[in-house]
Amino acid sequence: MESAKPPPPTTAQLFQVFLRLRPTSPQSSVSETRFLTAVPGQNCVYVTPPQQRSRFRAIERFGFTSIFDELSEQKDVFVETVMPLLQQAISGRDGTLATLGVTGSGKTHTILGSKDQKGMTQMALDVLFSSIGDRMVDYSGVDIIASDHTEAILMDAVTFHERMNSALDGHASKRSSLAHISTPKAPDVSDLSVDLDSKSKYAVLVSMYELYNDRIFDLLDDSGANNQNRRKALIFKKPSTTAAWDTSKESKKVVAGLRKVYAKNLQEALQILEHGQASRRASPTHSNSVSSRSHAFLQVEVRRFSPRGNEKGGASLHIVDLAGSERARTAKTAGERLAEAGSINRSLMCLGQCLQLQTQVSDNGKPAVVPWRQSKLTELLFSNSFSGAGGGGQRASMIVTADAMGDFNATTQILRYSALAREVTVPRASSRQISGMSDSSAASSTLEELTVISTTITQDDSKDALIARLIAQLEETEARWRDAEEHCLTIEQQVREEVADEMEERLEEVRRETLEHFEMEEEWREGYVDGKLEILRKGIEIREDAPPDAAERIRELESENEALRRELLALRREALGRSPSKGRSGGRGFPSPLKGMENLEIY
Ligand SMILES: Nc1ncnc2c1ncn2[C@@H]1O[C@H](COP(=O)(O)OP(=O)(O)OP(=O)(O)O)[C@@H](O)[C@H]1O
Repeated sequence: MESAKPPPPTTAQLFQVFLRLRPTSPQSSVSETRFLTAVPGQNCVYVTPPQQRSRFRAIERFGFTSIFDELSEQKDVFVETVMPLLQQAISGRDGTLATLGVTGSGKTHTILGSKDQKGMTQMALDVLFSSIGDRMVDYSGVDIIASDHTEAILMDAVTFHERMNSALDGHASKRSSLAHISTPKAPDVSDLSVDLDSKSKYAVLVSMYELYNDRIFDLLDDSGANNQNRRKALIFKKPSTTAAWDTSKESKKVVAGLRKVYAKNLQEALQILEHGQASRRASPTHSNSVSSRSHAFLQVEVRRFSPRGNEKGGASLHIVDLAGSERARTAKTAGERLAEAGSINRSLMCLGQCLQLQTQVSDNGKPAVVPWRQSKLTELLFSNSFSGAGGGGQRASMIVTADAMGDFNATTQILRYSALAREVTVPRASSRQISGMSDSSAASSTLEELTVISTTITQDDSKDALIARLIAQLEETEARWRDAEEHCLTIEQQVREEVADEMEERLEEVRRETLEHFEMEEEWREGYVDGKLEILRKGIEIREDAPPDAAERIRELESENEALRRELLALRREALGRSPSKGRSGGRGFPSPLKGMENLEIY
């Protein structure tokens, strides 16, 4: 049986994994009862399946580095998860903070805060700038642009702001919504600071990008400020040059062509953050009114300079707001949103595999190989750690966010792959009370019971243990089956879209061909009509420019005509005079051939 006590971190373990429970609310509730119960002292959480889900009702226990329950404040989370990473970045070692969870579980709330609460990002910037204080490098005395070796486009915050604002000209609503954003004051972090190197000056560069449908886009690119589709995708690669101070054999991979804005103070940094945030893709889904449709990366780069202005080193703190995994059926997404969800779920699945393997040891006793090259997301998150990049790799923290009354299957699955330890137990006592937990007081009273149950089972015979394991496997298989079903649904939708696209393309082709045909015919007709008109025109010309003897000829013909007419009239009279019975032919009953010619007019 696996133990729910988190093992000591191994050298291969990249992420410390924290669990944060968000306060439950009637709007976010998907389940009728609470299925998560945290035991902060033990750093573990119990998962009790709702009654109708399992006849056997196996209880799972997951271990984490630390647990933040519903009552935890933003600052509590910050101090434990971000402060060590910030100190690490100041000291020249990269760090990453990421949030993982089902859609609507509180990832963005944790990372970016809300109207009245700062998130991890704002607090990190606040502590960083207040710690640096007057030790900020004099940007006018240092050629920061020339010294860059990350293939970035560097600019100061004022230039950036002007470019963004001119790009937003004519988009008054977006511009004014940015102008009115004010960062909340709480929580106060003025009591926190990081230690600096007494002989160094510092520069802070902020960049932001998002991974959308497996492509990297710069969130600070002014060409995409009012139209996300205009942004060009960037490449994650090794730079062609390395910094003079970087003595490592392998250079770190960078997002080439990324805009990096150097900020002098907190206000400038927050403005950059707001601009980047406004460019991010988010859409309402059934599960979350403002759901992130991309994985967003904020990079806070701290560069260290000697008092003379020579660069001595640098490292970055990456803050990553991952898009939430979601079930198509629950989120009720379709079309573009469903395709986005497919891409999000695939990348999160790869991340899940990497997280699961980071704590495992292979048969030969060595740490298991982490397949981080499988997706762009894991490559961005892990490549500078596992490829032995400069700075000796990074250390990172993952905050798993969960709603105790959210989607049971999706939440449990995330806990299964992200937890550092796991234990499965089969309760013997009546489980009715356990499933009946509906608020935190009920939950705490049942906790003792759960602990007793767990102890009983651990001491019990191996048959029960086997049953428990099998039940857990069954539930896992069930969950995988449901996921596969979702996956099939996504694929079906994609195929439908591809077929529809192809059909539309074919229709367009036919329409184009028909149009071309019409145009050719039109051209031919025009030519034909032109030809006819030309003939007519010539005819008119002939008439208008008749030769001088033509009039004479006409007169001759007219008099000839007159003579013939007279001759014919005389013949007619003669014929009528000879006929015995006027109107009859020579007694044989045939009508006279001249009958009807009496009134004949000859012209
Ligand atoms: N710890 C918390 N305290 C108070 N409110 C919270 C907390 N966590 C989440 N919420 C609220 O729940 C709602 C959804 O949260 P949020 O947008 O952060 O979810 P998410 O996990 O980022 O979702 P998605 O993946 O769809 O972007 C928001 O209105 C947020 O304010």
